[in-house]
Amino acid sequence: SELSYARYGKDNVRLYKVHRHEDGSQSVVEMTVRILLEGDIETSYTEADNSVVVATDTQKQTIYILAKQNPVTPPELFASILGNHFIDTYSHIHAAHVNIIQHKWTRMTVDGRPHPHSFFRDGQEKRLVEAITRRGQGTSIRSGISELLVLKSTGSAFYGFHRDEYTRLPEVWDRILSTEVECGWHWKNLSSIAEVRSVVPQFDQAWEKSRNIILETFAKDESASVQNTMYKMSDQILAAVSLVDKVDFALPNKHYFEVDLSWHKGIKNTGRDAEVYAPQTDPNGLIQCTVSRK
Ligand SMILES: O=c1[nH]c(=O)c2nn[nH]c2[nH]1
Repeated sequence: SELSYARYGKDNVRLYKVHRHEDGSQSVVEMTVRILLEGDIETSYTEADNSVVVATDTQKQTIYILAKQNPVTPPELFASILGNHFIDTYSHIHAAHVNIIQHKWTRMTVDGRPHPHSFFRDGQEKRLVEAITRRGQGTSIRSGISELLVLKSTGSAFYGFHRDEYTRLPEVWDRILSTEVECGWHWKNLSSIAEVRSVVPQFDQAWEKSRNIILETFAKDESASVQNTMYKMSDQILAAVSLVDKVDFALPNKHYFEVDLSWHKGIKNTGRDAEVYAPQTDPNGLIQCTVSRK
């Protein structure tokens, strides 16, 4: 036998950091971090040679130390700081894969004003970062959004699709559209931590612009299909963020089925008369794309 793939580290490292501001208000960040390392680590698998193992606990301790010593936002910066630390500290480690999931803590509005230190979890939406730092090659970053659940009650159609003897789905000109957005935008390779730092102002801007483009396009587009709407989102994100070279989407089509009630006293609840629907947990459509800059 031979080892064809080896990557190890600590997953699900939960991290919270508070910032205490001059004016007495406080800000909080909560994230879940995954580190996976690659390098000259084969002998730890093949020969029980633990001398090459930077223990996963060491990796966890390192996350907390670097979180104390450095900013943890934007998450793209913190992921790059972590990745570069492992490359710079351990000569036998050649690549560090750092994934960060940032959770939502939205500041409460109390008595009409932002509360100085109280927050709530307004949804399961996550902000994502996947950063790969390779020795001598800089850092490749995919930023993203996941679990952003959206629904529109009209403004979506699906007709003109291929029909044959296997096709039962009726064409529809007015349907509910719901999906849980998983989207990523890939930054051009950043050659050093210095270049990452020079891009720092653009990470939050890109997240804000991408999120707004997704929500506004979802709402405004007279959608002919999930495929076409997600392409329009991707095209706009590429136009809005110059340092991004490709955008990917994976959108489940979360179906809502009409409930035919005509058996009960002839109730009309289909087509234009449909008001009561049965939301479907599964199966769901799944539409994926990657759109690249020409
Ligand atoms: O937007 C849609 N795209 C599809 O590919 C599809 N297939 N069934 N319904 C669908 N809706």
